[in-house]
Amino acid sequence: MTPAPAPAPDVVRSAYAQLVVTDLAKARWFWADMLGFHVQYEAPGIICLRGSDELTHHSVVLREGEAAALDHIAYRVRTPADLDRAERFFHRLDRPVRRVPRGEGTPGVGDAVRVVDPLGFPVEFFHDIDRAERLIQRYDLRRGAEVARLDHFNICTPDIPAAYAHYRSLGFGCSETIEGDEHELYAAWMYRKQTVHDVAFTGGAGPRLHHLGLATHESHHVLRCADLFGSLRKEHHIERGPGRHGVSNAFYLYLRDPDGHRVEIYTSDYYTGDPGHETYRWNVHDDRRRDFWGNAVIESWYREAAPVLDLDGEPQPVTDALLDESSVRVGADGLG
Ligand SMILES: O=S(=O)(O)c1ccc(O)c(O)c1
Ligand SMILES: [Ca+2]
Ligand SMILES: [Fe+2]
Repeated sequence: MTPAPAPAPDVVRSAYAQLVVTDLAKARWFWADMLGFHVQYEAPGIICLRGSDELTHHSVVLREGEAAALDHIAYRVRTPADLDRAERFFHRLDRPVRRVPRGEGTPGVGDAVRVVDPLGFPVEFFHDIDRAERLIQRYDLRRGAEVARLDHFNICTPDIPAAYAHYRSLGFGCSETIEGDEHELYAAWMYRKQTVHDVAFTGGAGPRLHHLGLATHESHHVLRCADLFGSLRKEHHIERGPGRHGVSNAFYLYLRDPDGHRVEIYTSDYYTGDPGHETYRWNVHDDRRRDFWGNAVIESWYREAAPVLDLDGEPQPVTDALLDESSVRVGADGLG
């Protein structure tokens, strides 16, 4: 008899990602000087970064290590009691679960629960995090792409329906999907905060981190970011875009950091907070789904992603994808 699922923790939003980078100084140039993150905390081997709108300690943590990887993604939960719910929820799923007391985990974060979720991802749930000085109207401190906040995680996973089911069991809504003619699920965008997504799934070998979505206030910040990299002869960091997404309607630019970590500069998606918000479904043969103007999605965007670590810092093995969107012949991006 399968035990009933335990009540899910009340997730507020995607809150931070901790990345392993191989050269902290080079990463600092990319993430702080070029993207415009504010350095909230810095110590040997670790930097905590936040965007101009963010009132908590950080949304991106870079720690120096041997090989580029995702250390963990983190969701903020509504109350301290939700930490116990997270612990029970994932114990019930027979997944690895670890309590991380304040001071033993990421700087600035209170007591936390770290798990390896059913998709193989290292995920932290936390409630307490140090407050930080309000920089929302410190225009004098803004620079580079002027990133405002972390918006979402995009993860590569071989079984999109399983990812959808897992995040539905955590109470996430689904704003948009990409589906085949028989409604087979190629990709999905899911949310707890009232925008298009906190997490999205890209079909592919996984568990791997596809990208971090970073919101700016205006599309001109996205364009300025591309111009800044061009001006410094660093245009090789630009991977895809600028362009307008079909899914989410956001204006976007994808970059790769010095270790190959992918980030998306992202602006102007839409509200999803009303009860009964309906999922918008794209057909995988619609070449406007990923770029509204029909521009091709380059091969590396589908193929490349970062490895993820387990709770002991060891790389997780990956499983190949069940479906391969890039092999579906569509108009502009008829890859494969
Ligand atoms: O390329 S897609 O339009 O599918 C897309 C939509 C929203 C995102 O955040 C993204 O990374 C990719
Ligand atoms: Ca605007
Ligand atoms: Fe994204």
